[in-house]
Amino acid sequence: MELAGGQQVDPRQPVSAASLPENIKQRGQSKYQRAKEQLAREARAINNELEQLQQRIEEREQALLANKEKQAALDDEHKQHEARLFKQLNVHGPSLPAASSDNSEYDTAEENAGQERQQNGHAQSVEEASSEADNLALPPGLSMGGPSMHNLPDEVIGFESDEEPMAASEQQGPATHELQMGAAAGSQFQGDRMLAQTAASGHNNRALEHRPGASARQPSQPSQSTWTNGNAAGRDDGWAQASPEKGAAWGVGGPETNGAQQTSAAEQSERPVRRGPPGFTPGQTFSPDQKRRPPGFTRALTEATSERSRGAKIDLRDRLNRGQDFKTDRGMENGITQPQEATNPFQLRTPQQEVPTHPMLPSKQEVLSAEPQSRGRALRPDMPVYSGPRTRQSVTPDYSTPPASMPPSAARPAFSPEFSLGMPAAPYPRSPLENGHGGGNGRPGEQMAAHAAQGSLGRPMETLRAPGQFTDRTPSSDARGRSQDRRPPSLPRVRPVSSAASSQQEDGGSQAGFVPLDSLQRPAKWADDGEDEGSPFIPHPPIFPSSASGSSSLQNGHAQPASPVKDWSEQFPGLTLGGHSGAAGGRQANGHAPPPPDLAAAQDFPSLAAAPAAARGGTPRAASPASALTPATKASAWSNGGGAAISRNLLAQQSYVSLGTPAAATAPKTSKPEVEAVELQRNLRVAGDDADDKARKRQCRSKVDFELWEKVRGRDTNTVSGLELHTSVLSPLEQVRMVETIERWVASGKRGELQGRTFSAPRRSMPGKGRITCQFGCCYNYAVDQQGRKPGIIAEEIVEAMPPELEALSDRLVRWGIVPKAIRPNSAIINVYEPGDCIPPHIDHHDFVRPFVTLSLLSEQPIMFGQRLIPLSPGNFGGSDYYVRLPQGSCLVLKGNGADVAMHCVPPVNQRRMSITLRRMADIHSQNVQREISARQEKLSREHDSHRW
Ligand SMILES: O=C(O)CCC(=O)C(=O)O
Ligand SMILES: [Fe+2]
Repeated sequence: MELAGGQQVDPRQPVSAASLPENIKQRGQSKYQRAKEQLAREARAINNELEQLQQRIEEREQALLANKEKQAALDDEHKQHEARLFKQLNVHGPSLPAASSDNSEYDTAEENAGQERQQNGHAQSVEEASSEADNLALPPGLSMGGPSMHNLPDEVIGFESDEEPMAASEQQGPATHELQMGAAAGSQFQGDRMLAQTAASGHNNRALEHRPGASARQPSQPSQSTWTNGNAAGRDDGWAQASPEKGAAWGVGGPETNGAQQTSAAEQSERPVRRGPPGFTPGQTFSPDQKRRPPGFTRALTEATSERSRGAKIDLRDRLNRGQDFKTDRGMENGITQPQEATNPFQLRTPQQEVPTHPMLPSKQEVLSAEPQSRGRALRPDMPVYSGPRTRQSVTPDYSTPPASMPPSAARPAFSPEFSLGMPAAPYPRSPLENGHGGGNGRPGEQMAAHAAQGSLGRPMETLRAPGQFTDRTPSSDARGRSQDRRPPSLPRVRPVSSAASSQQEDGGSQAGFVPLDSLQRPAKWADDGEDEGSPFIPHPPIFPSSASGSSSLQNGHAQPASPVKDWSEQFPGLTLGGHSGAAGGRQANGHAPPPPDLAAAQDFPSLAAAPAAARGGTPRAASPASALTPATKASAWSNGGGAAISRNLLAQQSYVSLGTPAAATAPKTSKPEVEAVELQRNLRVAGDDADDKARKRQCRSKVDFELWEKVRGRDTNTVSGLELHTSVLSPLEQVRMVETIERWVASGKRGELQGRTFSAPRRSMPGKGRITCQFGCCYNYAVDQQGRKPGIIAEEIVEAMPPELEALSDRLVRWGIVPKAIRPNSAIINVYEPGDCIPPHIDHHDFVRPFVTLSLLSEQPIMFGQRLIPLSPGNFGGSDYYVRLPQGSCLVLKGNGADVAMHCVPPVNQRRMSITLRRMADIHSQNVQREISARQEKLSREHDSHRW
């Protein structure tokens, strides 16, 4: 071989450098030099980059510290402000009332455990319930030593029925976090916002069904997911930092591990808890370090389960035991504990999971300054990003600052029980209108309600609605690369109400899938439930025909009603007898401010009025003359002085006894009172909010075309068929009023004034556990109780009767054709969810007939449906990615598959929420309850007679 210089070399022999020609040597050297320089440059660049990174880390850490300090300062300021306010009002601050501030009083457990505790003063420990729930975090088929879902007790699974859940449907992979929902978490001005949102929702019809896309979230984009979830609350929301060390204690290594890693009761009680944002309802605490599965666990689990359900032979335990699977992709090796990966997109938004636990995670500041990678624009950091086109003119209220006239803490307490506990009679009128003023008095409640009435408040429509949320196939969902439509292609894609839906656009209701309520076709058996014929008012018996509670304002010597509302006492003897409804109506109609909460509560529940005054701390009321009372009402007079429990119990159930009895018979059939006036009497309507009932009904929009296609016993089935969502069932003002009413009930319950098992509250808050409940009309046993009684209606247990507000609401549902007349609800459960509270997956017990309904108040939250919902960990539910969003003031009707095939659950809410579940007992149970009441009444009657003689 000849080199360039003509030199001959043998290519098989090594060439020495010295023997190379000079020019080649030089070329080689300069090439080497250039490479060396290049490398040096790169090294310098890398160093620079490193330095910059280092610097950014430091900056972030400093920003974090600064934020913390700022937060602390804000907290202080807030507290001072609050203290000033309370001082001004001369009431106790939120931390004072013992019942509310003492967390131990509200230990969390399943509802029944809570109830039992209240009843018996002792109960199964919270920790037991907790560890049971922890065990069930594994789906059926995966044995980790703990019980599988199938053999867990009902109370743990959350089934209300004894039914065996159906075969597992295909599991979904981890869902994306594209969910766009307008809910701001953990604000200092939560109350303001609650009120605003309550008020705002009324007549809006929104997209309510949501099926988030299912592509896996990139672990490397925590800020993106936080951002798009509308919940960048992070550090600025008043939550203290969580301590990360105790997290990730989930046992996945088999029976021993599972058992061993259950945190002991002692440990649990010692856990640091962090309190909510300033002003957060006392009694509500969050434990930051709930046992968590290792990050990635859920995904590994769902993937494995899914593969297995497709027939692959997979040893799930083995798969999950390979800890690597779910450790590596979450940055654990860096010591960064990220929020738990959740199948449920809402999960990331719960307070427990939002707080990054490492300074290297993006702070809220950074999230704020980040460019949202969606087409939409976040109105504020903790509001959702809307990624669709703007279809409506939007109002963009800034919730971050209260209106100038509203002190930050002023509006909130008006809705918190602790506030109403100590609130003097009339600092804040209940509504702008009820006391005869037109609002504008400067009081927050008034102002907000007045705004609400004008429709001037509310989150912009587009933040609540993403395009195509109602349809299974949308451009946006398709673009996400994973079909959301699980129907087989062969199935027809016809929407039953599409034509109605499009026509409805003309009158401003632009929400696909919504139709005016009137246009809904009812099944034939409902057809004769005409509203005229079905008008409930004539034959309606006196509600709470008891005692002097209903003497109301008239007895108090107030002037005659200023409002045009008539005194219906002639038509309704029950009202003059002191019925609850008379009291409520009187309050409004007389144009006076409402009574102080304790008296108001006494008016709500005759048992309270009947209790000895000393026990209530109130003034004794004059009993109605016994001669004027029907047999059913005598009891109230008897018990007025004695306050015997049995009397009180009896009293509250008299509405059962009196159903269809004397008052109904004597009510004149000719002079039908106006629906509106009766609703006002029963405290459902707010004085001044007197729109014609029919007009109101026309504003109600309905969606009935819910679809979720799942395999049920091998067949493609729409497991949510039968669901209906009706919006604007309660007007904004009515929502405000109803929330106040519920607050009053809850306050009474906390004071121990509601009889029997009416009220139950969790004693400590844990994710996935507990919420306050009030039961009326019948006692529903959520779980096997201490006496070993199964879930279902327990006739012998006492609860308060249906209050008139709920009676009136039930009547409205019948009148508007939302429930058939024959199924008019006669029992209710009020659920009060604090942030983080949830209701686990269940199917409502068949002691209640279908349809049954649930009305939503205070915040819009999703309810999850699926044939096979599973609790993955406390407060974390998987098995479906199908949600229906429940706007405030709306009523969800559950029947058909939607009630009986699909399970439902409300994942941990990110804002306070209340719901009213109205159900009709199956006849046999109504009869049992009636019989029980009659028996008690007879007993009382005998006792009374023996006393007299
Ligand atoms: O809070 C809700 O809307 C649902 C309540 C519920 O499912 C129930 O009470 O059975
Ligand atoms: Fe339910």
